[in-house]
Amino acid sequence: MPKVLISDKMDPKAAQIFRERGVEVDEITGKTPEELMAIIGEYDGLAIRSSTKVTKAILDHATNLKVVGRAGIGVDNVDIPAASAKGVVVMNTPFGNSITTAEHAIALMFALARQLPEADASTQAGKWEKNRFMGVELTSKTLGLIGAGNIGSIVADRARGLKMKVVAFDPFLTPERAVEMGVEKVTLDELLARADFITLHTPLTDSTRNILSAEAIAKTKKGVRIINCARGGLVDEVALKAALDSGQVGGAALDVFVEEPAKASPLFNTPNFISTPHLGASTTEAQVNVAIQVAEQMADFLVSGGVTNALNMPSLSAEEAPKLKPYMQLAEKLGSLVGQLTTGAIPRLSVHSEGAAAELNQKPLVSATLAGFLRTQTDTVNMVNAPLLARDRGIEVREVRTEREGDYHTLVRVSVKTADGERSVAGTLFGDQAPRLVELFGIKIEADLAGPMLYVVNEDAPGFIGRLGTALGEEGVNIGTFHLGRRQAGGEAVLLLSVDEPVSADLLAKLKALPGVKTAMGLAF
Ligand SMILES: NC(=O)c1ccc[n+]([C@@H]2O[C@H](COP(=O)([O-])OP(=O)(O)OC[C@H]3O[C@@H](n4cnc5c(N)ncnc54)[C@H](O)[C@@H]3O)[C@@H](O)[C@H]2O)c1
Ligand SMILES: O=C(O)[C@H](O)COP(=O)(O)O
Repeated sequence: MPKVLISDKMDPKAAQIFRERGVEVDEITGKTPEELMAIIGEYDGLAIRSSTKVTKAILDHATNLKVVGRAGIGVDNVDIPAASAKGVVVMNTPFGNSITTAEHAIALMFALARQLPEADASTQAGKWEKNRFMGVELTSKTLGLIGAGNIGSIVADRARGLKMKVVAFDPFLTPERAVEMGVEKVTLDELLARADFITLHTPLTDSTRNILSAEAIAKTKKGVRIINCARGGLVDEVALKAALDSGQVGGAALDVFVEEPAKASPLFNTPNFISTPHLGASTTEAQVNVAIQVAEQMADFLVSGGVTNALNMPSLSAEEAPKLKPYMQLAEKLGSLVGQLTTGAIPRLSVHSEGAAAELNQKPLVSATLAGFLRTQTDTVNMVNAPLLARDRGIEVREVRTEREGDYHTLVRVSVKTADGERSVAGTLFGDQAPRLVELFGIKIEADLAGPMLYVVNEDAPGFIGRLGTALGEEGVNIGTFHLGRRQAGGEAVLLLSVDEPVSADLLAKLKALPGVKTAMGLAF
């Protein structure tokens, strides 16, 4: 039974779903990195929010880990390259808390417009400072949206409902989508010059870090109000403090900080500054949503191989998974066969699907082929890291589909470009389930690729099979299955035999010495 650790506070629905889906679950929150390292080896899955930092050091101790599930959106607390290199799938729940976070941004915008926290503190201190708190209306004001993705677009929708004009800076926003959202797509400088309020909704990347820098803030309208419910580091906190002090910025609300938990900050106690402790996603509704989603996604993956919302692997629905599974086994076996029969670097590998195979999601098939191919070079490869390893090895990967059926109703062909030219193997599924090789380097041959096997290329001549059988018999090697193919009578012939034990180097040397033998190799599947 797979075992999952929930290491951050999560709605109890997550644990309930894991149990219902046959996944054992422990909820242990608040561990130090060292404590987590000591226990992580027991788990197949790790469910987190933003507190647990899934570093390379943690992953190095995670000997059984197959999946990290983020109940939320941001995965900057997960070392994704390190997870991919280890073959660990990383998934998030990209939509479960978007509305809630957008609402928090709107709430902070209102709080800034009317100085609600300061007015509240003053009133409860018995001061009744009615004349001190003069606010501004939102109606007709311009909201500058930096990042117009899931959350940004919900914020835009709510702001338009408040009769604000919305201008958006997002290099990936298409003009059509901007029209659909009812926003004006602008440059960053235009946004800075025009916005009365600026709200940030991008991930933290090299291009967004300090997007509101001292220089950018200097270009804003005097008295602009800034809201950040996305990620600490988008706004330069030192520059923001100076701009609040000078009055260039009329108010700022941060839900997120460069360093979290933010226990001390030069911004604290600055007039017109509001902060919340990373509460963007903290509503009952959002937490139930993300807990259910992450547990279902992780259970799908651990129980049936379905992949949803993975950041380092192609998606594969739980419904698709059973249909694709035999194809992935076929693709992996064909990749492995080519890998075992090819020496030296290859610049290109192609996966060509024909007939029924062409109708399937090709990404998992390609990943499985690459995993099979590369396993002959490294035993740490799996479907998650195979495309990365292939890229690192300079292998160009091609994917071809032909929906028309050929000799078989479904066929997967794996070809590699080698120094000697293009070489390919092809296989089909018998009864839609059983992988079967049907062609090897241009020779028709039908074989199961399973267990230890012997591969022999010889000149087709009478008496050869008898000699080969005798040589194997003399060494006590039992033949399970025997498959034969040839280019033409008297031409090159191929033998694939399944054997009960791997063929020894001595026996291979003897076989190579038999008259007519061109190649003899042991294979393993
Ligand atoms: N405070 C919280 O609790 C909380 C909750 C949920 C999400 N978040 C954070 O909010 C952010 C946005 O989430 P989302 O779901 O909308 O993400 P999203 O991926 O749907 O949208 C991000 C948008 O940013 C845009 N973008 C990327 N680089 C940009 C750049 N250089 N300049 C301008 N735009 C750029 C992208 O094109 C995209 O449209 C994420 O950082 C997420 O982690 C915070
Ligand atoms: O990216 C997110 O989903 C938010 O930052 C929420 O973080 P949390 O799960 O720690 O509240």
